[in-house]
Amino acid sequence: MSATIIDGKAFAEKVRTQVAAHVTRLKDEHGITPGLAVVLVGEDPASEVYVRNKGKQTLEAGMNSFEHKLPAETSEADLLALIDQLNTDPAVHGILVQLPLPAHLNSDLVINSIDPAKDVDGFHISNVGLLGTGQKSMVPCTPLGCLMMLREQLGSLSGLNAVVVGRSNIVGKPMAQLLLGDSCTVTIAHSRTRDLAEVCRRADILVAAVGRPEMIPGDWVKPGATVIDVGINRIPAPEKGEGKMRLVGDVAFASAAEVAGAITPVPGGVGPMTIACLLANTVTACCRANGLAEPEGLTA
Ligand SMILES: NC(=O)C1=CN([C@@H]2O[C@H](COP(=O)(O)OP(=O)(O)OC[C@H]3O[C@@H](n4cnc5c(N)ncnc54)[C@H](OP(=O)(O)O)[C@@H]3O)[C@@H](O)[C@H]2O)C=CC1
Ligand SMILES: Nc1nc(=O)c2c([nH]1)NC[C@@H]1CN(c3ccc(C(=O)N[C@@H](CCC(=O)O)C(=O)O)cc3)C=[N+]21
Repeated sequence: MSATIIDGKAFAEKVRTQVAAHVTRLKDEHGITPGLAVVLVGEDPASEVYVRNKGKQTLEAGMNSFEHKLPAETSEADLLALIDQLNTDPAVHGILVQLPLPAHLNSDLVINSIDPAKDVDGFHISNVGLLGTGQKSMVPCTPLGCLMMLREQLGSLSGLNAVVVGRSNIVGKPMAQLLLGDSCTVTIAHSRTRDLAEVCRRADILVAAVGRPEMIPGDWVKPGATVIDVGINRIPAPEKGEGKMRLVGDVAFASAAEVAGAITPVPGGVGPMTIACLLANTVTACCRANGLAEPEGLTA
């Protein structure tokens, strides 16, 4: 193995320490405690773990955490009423509605009903538009975390060939916008891309956000490339015991680490950075809401 392993867990801890320092300052100097509301509709075990981690880390950073767990059969009207209440609650600076939502709910409608200033996921259409036009916005947490790791690893990204595999609204597209903002030459690949292997081999920066366990093998990676593995896939792990599962990314880690210059592991890579950036966005939203200087280095 030759690649540098990018330690997302350690990086996330650093970001959370910075966030906590800003929270202390907001409390001591301004008497304001940033608050994050997380809304979970239905019972998805994976989402529940994630929501619990977020709540725990929010409290550890000194912020208020408001969790709203609604039954799977919640009506759209009831969900919109809750969002309306959170939009007007001055103690709530950030709102996150866990996706995916149950099929009877229109997620575009729900997301677009969040006050854009409190949209710490950066999924509201107005934040998407602001990001796309290079204006100040709330930046989606996962791509923001990836960008922070890339800048830390590479310094300037200017002129590098970046390939993003995946074109979802929550990862692929905003990731591509951020890379373009840092002057990469960006290619977005997806399920219809012809000769994906060839496209990937051109990448100085390869971001995998597909949702297919270990789909990208080492021989698709350009020697020396920086590989960011966003995928979180739970697969059976009979070697750990019957019925046990383990997490793998979208990249075949062992073979990719032979050729890459640097690579993020799964777990311990992008995932922890996503939560750290969510906390950072909540502090940013809180500062903006109160007309205060924003934390430096925690936004794109
Ligand atoms: N670490 C973290 O913090 C986070 C991790 N994730 C993980 O990232 C992964 C992607 O998530 P998300 O963006 O929401 O997923 P989506 O399912 O919304 O999007 C997947 C994308 O991958 C593309 N794709 C699917 N199959 C192939 C293929 N064979 N070849 C090339 N492209 C393909 C799809 O193409 P098409 O559009 O053509 O269908 C689509 O654009 C998942 O594993 C998810 O769990 C997600 C969010 C946060
Ligand atoms: N509105 C919304 N915003 C999101 O940002 C969002 C979402 N919905 N729905 C689901 C996906 C997924 N996601 C993850 C975040 C952190 C880890 C994470 O911390 N992972 C740990 C491992 C955790 C474990 O062991 O299960 C790691 O990679 O090291 C994983 C996945 C955010 N998402």
